[in-house]
Amino acid sequence: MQPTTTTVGVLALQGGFSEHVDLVRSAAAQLADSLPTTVTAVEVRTPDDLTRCDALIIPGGESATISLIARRTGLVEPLREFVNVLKKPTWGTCAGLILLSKEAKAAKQSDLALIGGLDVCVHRNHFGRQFDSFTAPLDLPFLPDSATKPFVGFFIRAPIVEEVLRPSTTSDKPSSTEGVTIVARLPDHLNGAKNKTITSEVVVSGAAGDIVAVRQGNVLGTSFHPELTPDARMHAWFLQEFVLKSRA
Ligand SMILES: NC(=O)CC[C@H](N)C(=O)O
Repeated sequence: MQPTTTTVGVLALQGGFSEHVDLVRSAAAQLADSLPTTVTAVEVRTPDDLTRCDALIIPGGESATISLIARRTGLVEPLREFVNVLKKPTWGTCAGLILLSKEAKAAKQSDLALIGGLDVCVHRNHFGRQFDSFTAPLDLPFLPDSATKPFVGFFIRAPIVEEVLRPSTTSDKPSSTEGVTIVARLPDHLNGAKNKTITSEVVVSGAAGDIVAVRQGNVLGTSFHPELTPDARMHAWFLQEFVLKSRA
């Protein structure tokens, strides 16, 4: 039997946490009729807050700043335990993906308190600076209506997954003992990229096919910001595919 309430925490140290809280609430409202439990969304700022959570979202922002505040608030070890020992469902977006990775390039290592959970190496700020932000329609076939309504990914100082350190041996049904499954890659066409410095060598050479979403067991990482659109399909998918399955 499922518990009556499921609490999804959003790490609220810095970055786009309130947008994630809103989207968890709207996804839960959209799914309400089919959900076996009530889903609540809460902001997480202390180890105590974290102990109340059944799942967690680590938002975009600035990974070194989030690391600094997490160190000061004593959250680094509780976060590592939440993800790697308790294996609770956790989703990192952009800076959150960086923090959930095992290795990060283009970063001063001592600045980052990596949590781990995803056996990948990310390249931080792969696409350049804030000015180089862009959107791309992403092929996420597991989302409803994806054929007619592609999910729009917002990329802001975004990382990419440069290397998968432990690939999955089977492509479907990842489990906690499995390796990394690639969930999404960048398409050929990038909206808004044409007239900006994003047409620089780095982006052009690395654009199509770059890995922008991965999953491994209880962990999901996306380099884009699903919380910056009113489209709650990614949040609904996280609730159904990660959070509620772990509670069944
Ligand atoms: N929008 C973002 O989350 C950017 C992440 C940023 N590149 C970092 O290093 O943390």
